[in-house]
Amino acid sequence: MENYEIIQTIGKGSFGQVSKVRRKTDGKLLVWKEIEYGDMNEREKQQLVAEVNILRELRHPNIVRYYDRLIDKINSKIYIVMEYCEGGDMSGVIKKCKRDRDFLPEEIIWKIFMQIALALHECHKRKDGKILHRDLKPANIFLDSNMNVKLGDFGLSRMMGQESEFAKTHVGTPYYMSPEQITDSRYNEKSDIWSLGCLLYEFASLSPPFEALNAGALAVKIRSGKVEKLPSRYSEELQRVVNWMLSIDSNLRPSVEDLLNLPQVSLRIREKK
Ligand SMILES: CN(C)CCCNS(=O)(=O)c1cccc(Nc2nc(OCC3CCCCC3)c3[nH]cnc3n2)c1
Repeated sequence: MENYEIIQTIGKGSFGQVSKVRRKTDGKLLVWKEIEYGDMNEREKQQLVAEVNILRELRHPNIVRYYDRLIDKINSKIYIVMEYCEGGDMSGVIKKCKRDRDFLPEEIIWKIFMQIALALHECHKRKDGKILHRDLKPANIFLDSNMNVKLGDFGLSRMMGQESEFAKTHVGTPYYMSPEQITDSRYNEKSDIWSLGCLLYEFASLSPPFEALNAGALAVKIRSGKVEKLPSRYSEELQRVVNWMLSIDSNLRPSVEDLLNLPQVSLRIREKK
């Protein structure tokens, strides 16, 4: 820990304190996320080690970069040091748009969508076992200083999956839960696609596709398959892609490759180069 200086605490993640830190060697601004492993059983500890090792391998311009891990045995805490994203997260951007009654331009939405799809592709295409995000939501999408989008908290969300007791500390309504997760809590890469559909819908409508006062009512709406149309300012293509990803039957949903091959996405990927 002596190699870093804590600048400020920026919040409480789903698994612990998140602080902005400065690396003493070069003054680089970073973030560390603190995980308390004191009351974890052997299996959970194994899983945490496995997740952190996955994080270390993920190297992609649209995935929050993992830098280091520090273990504080005395307080049974592990600190995951990651890239600091100056622009904060997309839930902040959406709140601001709502407050200013200002929709995101369609061009921006496609650019953000393309980058998240590229990040997901990096994870789904991995040979030895796909990494499923399991927790795609605006608060997990970060922006760096030049409007690059970074997918955050990869892998660790499996640690916080519904099955482990850590999930109970999970606050908030699972707006982005897919139909298959509700019925038989099966999670596969098509569930990430469902969540990506909810994300795209929310970037355009500034509200999630399914809202309810409690998880039960939410489950009914999610399984109803009824989705409000996007604001008319957005194109038919955008509406079609959202509807495609929000197919109740996960087999009917696009794969990440299908999404990357969409004309609106593939032309922007070529532009990027
Ligand atoms: C939900 N949001 C609206 C909360 C406010 C968002 N603003 S903020 O937190 O102060 C803020 C302002 C500017 C830049 C950054 N950069 C940043 N934040 C991370 O996590 C945020 C944290 C996650 C857990 C819950 C609390 C917030 C990162 N994780 C990896 N790299 C990160 N870079 C954050």
